[in-house]
This record gives sequence, C-alpha cells and structure tokens, in this order.
Amino acid sequence: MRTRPLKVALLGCGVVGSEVARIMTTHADDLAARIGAPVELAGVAVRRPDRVRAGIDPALVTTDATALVKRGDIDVVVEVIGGIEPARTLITTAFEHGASVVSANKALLAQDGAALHAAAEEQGKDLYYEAAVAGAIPLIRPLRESLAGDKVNRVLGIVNGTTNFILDKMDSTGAGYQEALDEATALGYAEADPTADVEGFDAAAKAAILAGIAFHTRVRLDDVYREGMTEVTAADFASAKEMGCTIKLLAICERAADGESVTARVHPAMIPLTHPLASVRGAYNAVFVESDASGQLMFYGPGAGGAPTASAVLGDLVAVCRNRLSGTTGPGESAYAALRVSPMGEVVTRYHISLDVADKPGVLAQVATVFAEHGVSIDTVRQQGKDGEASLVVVTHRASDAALNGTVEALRKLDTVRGVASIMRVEGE
Ligand SMILES: NC(=O)C1=CN([C@@H]2O[C@H](COP(=O)(O)OP(=O)(O)OC[C@H]3O[C@@H](n4cnc5c(N)ncnc54)[C@H](OP(=O)(O)O)[C@@H]3O)[C@@H](O)[C@H]2O)C=CC1
Ligand SMILES: N[C@@H](CC=O)C(=O)O
Repeated sequence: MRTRPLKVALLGCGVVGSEVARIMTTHADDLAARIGAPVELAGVAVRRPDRVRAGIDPALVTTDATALVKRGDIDVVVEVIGGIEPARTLITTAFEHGASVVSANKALLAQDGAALHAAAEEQGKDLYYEAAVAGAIPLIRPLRESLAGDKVNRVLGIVNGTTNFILDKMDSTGAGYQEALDEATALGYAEADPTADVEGFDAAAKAAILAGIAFHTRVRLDDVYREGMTEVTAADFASAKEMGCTIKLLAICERAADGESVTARVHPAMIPLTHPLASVRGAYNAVFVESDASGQLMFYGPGAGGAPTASAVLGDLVAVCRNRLSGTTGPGESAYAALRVSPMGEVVTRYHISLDVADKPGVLAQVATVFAEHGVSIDTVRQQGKDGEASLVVVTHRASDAALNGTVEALRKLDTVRGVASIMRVEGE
C-alpha cells in the first residue's frame, strides 16, 4: 500500500458534509485498504467557521474555499455546498488545479453538467456524482456502467425524499402539509430552500440527470416538465383512495418508440395501491428502469439524509481515488447523442379529472361530447349530486397532454361546468 495519503478537500460540512467527514475518520483503515492508500482530510470549507463541528480538527476549517481548491496538492475535492455558485466555479477551479471532483449537487449538474464534464475531460480529471440522485441508492453507476450494453427505454420513480415523506404523512396520518414539511426539514431531508423539493425542482434536476445517463443524451433542467406537490389536497387523497390508488410525486423519463426523441417530466400522479411504488414510505426513494434486454429493474433505498447520502459520496471517493492511483479516469459523457426532448404536449398518459357541475339532465352527455370531440376516450365516470350541484369524476384512457388540455379548456366554457376541481395523471398501470 502507498503510504503517502491522497488529500481530500471537503467543501461544505452541513447535513451531508459532516457525515462524509465522520465516515472518512471512523472508516479510515477500511478506506485505505480498499483504495490502496490512506485518504487525508486536508481542509474543510464552510460559511460559519465558529460553529462547533464534532470530530473536525478546527485547524482544518476555512472560509476560503477558493484558496483550498487552488492549493495544488489536493487530489479530490468533495463538493457538498449545493446551489450554482460558488459551487460551479470551485469545481472548475479544482479541475484546473489538478483535482478530481465528487459532488452531490444535482441542481448544478442538471444545469451545467455538459460544461462541467467538458472541463473535467479537458484536464483529464474525474467528475463523479452518485449522491446527486436518490441518496444512498446506487443508480448512476448501474445506468452508466452496468446497463451500458443494454437499451434503456424508461425510468420511472420517486426521487425526492422530502416530498415522499410529506405525501406519505398526509396520506397515512392525515398530517397537514406544513407540519410534515417542518419534520422533513428537521430530519435533514429538505434542500436549503425547500421550495426546490415541494415545487419539484429537485426531482426535475434528478430527472434531467437520469434521462441523460439512461438515454446517453444531454437533458437539461429546462427540458423537464415540472409540477410540484403543493396543490395536492386531502380531497385528492380521498379521490385516489376511491380508485384504489395513492398519490406520489413521480419522475418519468421515456424514450420514444422510434428512438429519435425522449421526454422527462415530474408531477404528482395517482398510482394503484398494488404498484410497488405505492408502498415506498417516508424519505425512501424507488426507481424502475426498463430496458430491452434486462426487462424491469427496481432500485430502492433511503433517498435523503446525511448518512445515506454520505454513503454514495464515499463510494465515489473510493472510485476516484483508485482512478488517481492507477492514472486513469472513469467513463465520461463526451459520446452523448443529441436526441430531441419532446414537449409535454406529446406525452401520453391517463387522467383523473374532478369537475364541479350543475346537477341536471344532459350534463353528463354534454361533458362526454367534449371529451369525444377532442379524441379523449373516457374509461369511467362517477357522478355524485346534491342540492342542484354535482361532482363529476372522469378517468380517461391514454391520451396526449395536448388533447387533455384542449378538452379541459372546452369544458371550462360549458355553462353547466362550474369549475375544474382537480386534474391528476394516473400512472403505473
Ligand atoms: N441533505 C440531503 O439529504 C441531500 C443533499 N444532497 C445535496 O448535497 C449538497 C449539500 O446538502 P446539505 O448537506 O443538505 O446542505 P447543508 O445546507 O446542510 O450544508 C451546506 C454546507 O455548505 C456550506 N457552505 C454554504 N455556502 C458556502 C460557501 N459559500 N463556502 C463554503 N461553504 C459553504 C455550509 O456552511 P455552514 O455549515 O457554515 O453553514 C454547510 O456546511 C446539496 O447539493 C444537496 O442538494 C444530495 C442528496 C441528499
Ligand atoms: N432534498 C432532497 C435530498 C436528496 O436528494 C430530497 O428530499 O430528496
């Protein structure tokens, strides 16, 4: 074993970074044995240097992250600050000064992954980011390496722990949205700004990363259709239950049958209680990958939190350190194709629509005609009336988003339709 240690600069020592530092210390001998050289924490960059940080030598703590990555003797920079800047500049500076990078920063990778990979390749360095998607679950490496000889057609799953925690609490205990979000934040699952979680930005960033790796093409955050879960109500859960379903925030990435285009979307959806994703509880994540030869694979595990995420970071750290010692780099992303990313209007799925209507003869026929005129086939209709008003629940067969939007627009113009109470996609059948 080499005795000279590989030097690691840790940028960020919050929920994830503190666990990375802890595991580097407590598992130091095991890590050295697996890598073939000891790893040494050479510096820890933070914003608030005076905070007490258990197990961290205060002499290593600095607020000057730039100086740390520019030292020239750093082998690996672990970026767990989050956000776009200064993380982006620190990562490119790290490459320029001879270091490889491990990052958990999905927001940055979804926005600037192509440029960061190009910068890494230009300098002959690694950029690894297993922790950026689905916490502890090994997903990036299986997609990038194990399935590299297969053809992935679909990736569908729950990729945000915070929102799954909230939806699960709302469904199973009747907890309010804010109460559940506060608990998820206290447990270290939420992003620094939890809007990223609840409005679907975090899941959309992960969907962009997954679609890119799965389909070997470049998909950016802006390409991903996104709806958050803040408008999911107790009434939606009640409707879902009546259909034998629950509600999950899903990320769905699909390759078109002709292979020429892909879609990526994040939105709440009803899924049958019999579907394996329905039983994913708390901050757990689960992702289905469907490919030509393998069929359906399911990846499941803790999707957020300090220790689970640190597990993925440490796995990358070992891989990158091994590459450094052998003078190689891992698989890059320069061979990506440029498939078209189709707009949401072309996505085909089923819909559950709740309408408030006048309770009088002919309404049902009027509504059904609008669906037929827009080419949207109805699967089931349920009507419940009281005191001259009624609620009408329509579940459709598969239809395009564009056709559904046209239908809803026309329904709103009917004088018997008082309002559209909710529209939710139905997946997993
Ligand atoms: N939490 C989770 O479950 C998961 C998080 N991630 C990702 O990991 C990354 C880190 O998340 P998390 O640990 O939760 O975030 P935290 O907010 O807990 O930690 C962020 C850390 O970065 C430090 N920091 C912030 N700005 C600067 C700066 N300008 N210079 C130096 N240090 C800075 C903070 O310093 P200080 O301590 O002084 O405030 C803190 O130590 C993010 O990209 C996140 O998306 C990925 C998967 C799961
Ligand atoms: N905020 C994220 C953290 C992990 O990526 C989540 O809740 O999934």
